[in-house]
Amino acid sequence: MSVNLQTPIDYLKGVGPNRADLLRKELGIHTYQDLINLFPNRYIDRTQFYKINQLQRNNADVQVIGKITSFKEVAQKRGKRLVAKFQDETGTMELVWFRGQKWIRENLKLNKTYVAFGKTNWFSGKFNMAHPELELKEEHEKNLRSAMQAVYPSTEKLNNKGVTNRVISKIIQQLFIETNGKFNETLSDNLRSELKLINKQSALFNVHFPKTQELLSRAQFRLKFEELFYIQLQLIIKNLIHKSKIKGFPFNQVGTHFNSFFKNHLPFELTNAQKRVLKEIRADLGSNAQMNRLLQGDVGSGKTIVAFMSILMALDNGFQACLMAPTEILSVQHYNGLLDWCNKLNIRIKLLTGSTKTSERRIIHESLENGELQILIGTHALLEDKVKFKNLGLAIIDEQHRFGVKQRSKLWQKNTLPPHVLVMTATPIPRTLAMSVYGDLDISIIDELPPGRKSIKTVHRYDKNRLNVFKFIRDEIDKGRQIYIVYPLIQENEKMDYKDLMDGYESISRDFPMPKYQTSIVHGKMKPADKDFEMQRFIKGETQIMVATTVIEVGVNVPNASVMIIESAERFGLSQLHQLRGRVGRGAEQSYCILMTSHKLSANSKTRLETMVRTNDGFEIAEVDLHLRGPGDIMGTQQSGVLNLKIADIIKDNDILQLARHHAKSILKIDPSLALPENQIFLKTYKQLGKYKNIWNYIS
Ligand SMILES: Nc1ncnc2c1ncn2[C@@H]1O[C@H](COP(=O)(O)OP(=O)(O)OP(=O)(O)O)[C@@H](O)[C@H]1O
Repeated sequence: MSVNLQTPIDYLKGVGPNRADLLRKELGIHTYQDLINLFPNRYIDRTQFYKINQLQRNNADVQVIGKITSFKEVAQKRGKRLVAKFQDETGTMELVWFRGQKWIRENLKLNKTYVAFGKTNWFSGKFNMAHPELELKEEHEKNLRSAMQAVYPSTEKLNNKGVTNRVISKIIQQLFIETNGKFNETLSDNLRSELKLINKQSALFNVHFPKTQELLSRAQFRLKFEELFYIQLQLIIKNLIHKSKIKGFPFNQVGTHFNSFFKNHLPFELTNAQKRVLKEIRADLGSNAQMNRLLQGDVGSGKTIVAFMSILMALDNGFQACLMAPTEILSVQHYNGLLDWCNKLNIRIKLLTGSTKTSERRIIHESLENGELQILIGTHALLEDKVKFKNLGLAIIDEQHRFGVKQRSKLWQKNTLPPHVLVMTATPIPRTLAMSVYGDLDISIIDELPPGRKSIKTVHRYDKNRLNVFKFIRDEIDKGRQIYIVYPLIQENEKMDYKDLMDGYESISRDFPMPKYQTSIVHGKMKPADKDFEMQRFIKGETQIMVATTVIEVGVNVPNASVMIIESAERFGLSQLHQLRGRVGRGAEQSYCILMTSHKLSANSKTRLETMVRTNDGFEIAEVDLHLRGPGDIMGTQQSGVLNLKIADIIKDNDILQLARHHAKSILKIDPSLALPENQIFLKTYKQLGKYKNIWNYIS
């Protein structure tokens, strides 16, 4: 009889109510299934022992055989602790407990031979091991089921509560006994034989009790593949359902606006990447399904014209379009950029932001509802209930990181059918992450910069080089260029940052005096109208220096600006630095980015600055960022559910992810509803989707 894996953990022999509570609370293990899917995060070779005189100060896990010869209680400022002398024939070390002393005293025997296992520390001229795992030597030999012992995540904190790694290992062993090691297969025979994957039973056994390194690797591969495969299957099915269920407006015509723009007004030859992406968008818009596409393009790669030409497709089919940007500055910039083209084509376009006057607002609302207004650009003011379109066919959203999914869906509700949606981002998301998090969106990538761009020269300079930096600024201004100087502005320390910015502004104004030099300043505390005024002065070239906070981070386009100076650069994240640098290098001139720091740098800051100096490639930078910060931080908490991986590692297992995606795709291509007999196994597993947060809760 097979054991139901949904059985509460309390029923497993050796668990008991107290341990069950701890397992539930501390490790989230409620059922047999949760326990079997608690995957080790590393393995230790338990056939190797150290003599005390062989120990090294590298804080690694070791096993030592010896005897406890005495105990003593030490009460010091750092707290009470129990210290045991542990001795072998080569020397003595200490075993230390800060908690659970009573239990230790009652249960450990003096002068018996133990195997002590744990991390060694070098302290006061001696080695010690805090909260070691101790096992009588004869027990150790009996219990040794595998030369490589699994170490389970976060069990350290439970050590002194009686749930050691060994206990976990024992109860998992018990689970194998009670279930006879029989677990349902979750991948089809076809797929397994094609990829030479070991079966589920063997994988589970060998991941917990590896017989050999080779079997462990195969077990890990199979389980990682399975985890990623089901995530991909889930995302691709979501995408397919979306496409079949959610109809979109078909844009079949390539009409006058598009053709006229293409033939008469195109300001430059499109890059191949821009052409390819436009084709992808056109194919989406022409199909019956609603487009849901993410357009990724590095800073300055030319997303705006792609957005505009997509808007023209909507207009040519009798629909309205909107473009929503995260800040007022950006909306204004988009508006100004598109206005020129719209005027040439006789297209009606308006801007709606928080600072649009009521009278103007009324006109916009009216003309939008009666269909006169064809394009609306703006901030999230577009989401207000009063904003009603006659027939919104395409919604473009710039910089999706700043808008929540909920906000986006508000745009949908403004129509009978949802509009086509194009989300643009200049923060390249590493391909791996995009695939696992946005696998349900279609993705287009502009991976080519417009021709003639010189790559930006980036350097790192310390405060003491400031005079040279200022001289350099003067030379650049003399050549007719413009300069950005950016200060950090972080919420927690707003006052200090504000002071830094103002001090910086004053000193710049002193070193670059009027009337020869004109300096603008833009920061988040200014009124939108003032910000816009200052921005416009800089855009028009009336000021040569722009002192600003990160409000200028995204999208600002002033091609004549050729130097970006980032103050306290160590305080910025990598993608933010890259975004800021992307404000220069947008014209034909050689551009520069100078990263200024004054403090001693942490290793992490150093890596960030070195990466910036080394490369201009946004995707490469995004990968480094992913390594430094981890996926959760990059994507925010919203998507972290998807990234709640138990065995695969989104960074290291990129190859397995690609493989999993490839197979999930090809299976669904032939059999989208998983109806074929050989795919029943996937369907059965997939049907439980949605019920659980974690993929392993339904792979059983
Ligand atoms: N194919 C092209 N050839 C020459 N110049 C181009 C081309 N495409 C765009 N540009 C110019 O490159 C600059 C950057 O384009 P755009 O503002 O669209 O970039 P972006 O992708 O929106 O970047 P960001 O996200 O940094 O704002 C603009 O000045 C634009 O006119």
